[in-house]
Amino acid sequence: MKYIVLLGDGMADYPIPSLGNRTPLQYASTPNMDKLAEVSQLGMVTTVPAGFSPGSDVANLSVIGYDPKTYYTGRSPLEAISMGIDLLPGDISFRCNLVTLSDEENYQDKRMLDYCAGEISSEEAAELIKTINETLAPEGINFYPGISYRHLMVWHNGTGEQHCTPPHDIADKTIGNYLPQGNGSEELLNMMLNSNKLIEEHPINLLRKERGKNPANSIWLWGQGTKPKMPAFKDVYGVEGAMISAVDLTKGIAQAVGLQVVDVHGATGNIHTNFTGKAKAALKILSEGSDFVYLHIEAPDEAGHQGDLETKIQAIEAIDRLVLGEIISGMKELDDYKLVVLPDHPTPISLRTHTAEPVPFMLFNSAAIKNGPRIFHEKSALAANFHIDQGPDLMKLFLR
Ligand SMILES: O=C(O)[C@@H](CO)OP(=O)(O)O
Repeated sequence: MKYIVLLGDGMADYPIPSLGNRTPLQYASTPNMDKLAEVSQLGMVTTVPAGFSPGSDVANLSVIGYDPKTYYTGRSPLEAISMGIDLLPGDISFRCNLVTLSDEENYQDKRMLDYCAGEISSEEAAELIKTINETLAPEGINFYPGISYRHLMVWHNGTGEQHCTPPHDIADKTIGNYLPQGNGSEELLNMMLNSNKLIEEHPINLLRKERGKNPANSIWLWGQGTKPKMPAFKDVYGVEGAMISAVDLTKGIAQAVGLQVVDVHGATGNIHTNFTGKAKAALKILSEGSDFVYLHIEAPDEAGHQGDLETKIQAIEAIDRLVLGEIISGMKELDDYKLVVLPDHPTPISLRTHTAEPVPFMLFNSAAIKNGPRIFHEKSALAANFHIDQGPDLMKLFLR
């Protein structure tokens, strides 16, 4: 038996008036999901435990079968693992976004125009992060470049007690009310403010502005924590396997639990990603002997944060056609298999950020066909009247 998790990040949503009160998942053309739904178990699963912020960190941990209540220490330390940064005891790792702020004089009065600085390229970003590291980082603090707008800062023997806000939660809002607060926030705030003065007129940003692109004119620190410790997936669930993803968060979770990370050429973490390449890579891994693949697609979530309905629908349709379609036809040549399709959390277009509500899932077992509802979306999954309250129980059910 082979096991495939197909996770469309942020795929769930609310009914949208311009779609005739249907959700993007309901509206999108998804023949493969719908065909599979006819023979699958549908249900809802709570991936964000009460009291936790509905981040992809918490939600993906749940889906992969690790209870955030036991294992979650913050988002950035998971990304640090994937970036090859070994956190020592006492190190606090922070996510460091490159963002676009508006140009009011006072830092506090500026608005969060773009949490991802126009999806800045990794090459441009690396230069800005290098400048920040060399000019701004005080003794005991290091900045590390990552992919596009996602970077990292490590505060050696620092404190992680601050209350920080993800920048994708405050689209277009004045940042004054969302700056870091609490013990250790002054140091963070100083670096954020000084980064704005330092890189606003950096040649890279001047060129970006000239080309009509959003400048990366500040850092934004959040998602802090210490190195997590998690038991190996094989020891907990008895199978070995791999993660396919474009983003360091899910790759870091995989590494933390001993899953292999498989990089796919052209995997970008947005609508331009190599959907087919990811599906083909999953099939290759399974055909070469692995039993488990977690295939993570970031594109619907990014479209959700950007409030881009058309792209969100496109992403869902690409997942259906280029990923699920490819997997269903490829698996005919392989073993019996189980496949679960789900989002980690909703990223409603109307909110442009995540919510903690339960998400729909569809569980197919080629060796035990079920007769279920005809289509897969939030409403049909809810109507199936099967609810998993503790996210990690889905993995237990899946691998049973
Ligand atoms: O990486 C990030 O900064 C966020 C937003 O893109 O990702 P996610 O919404 O999946 O947490």
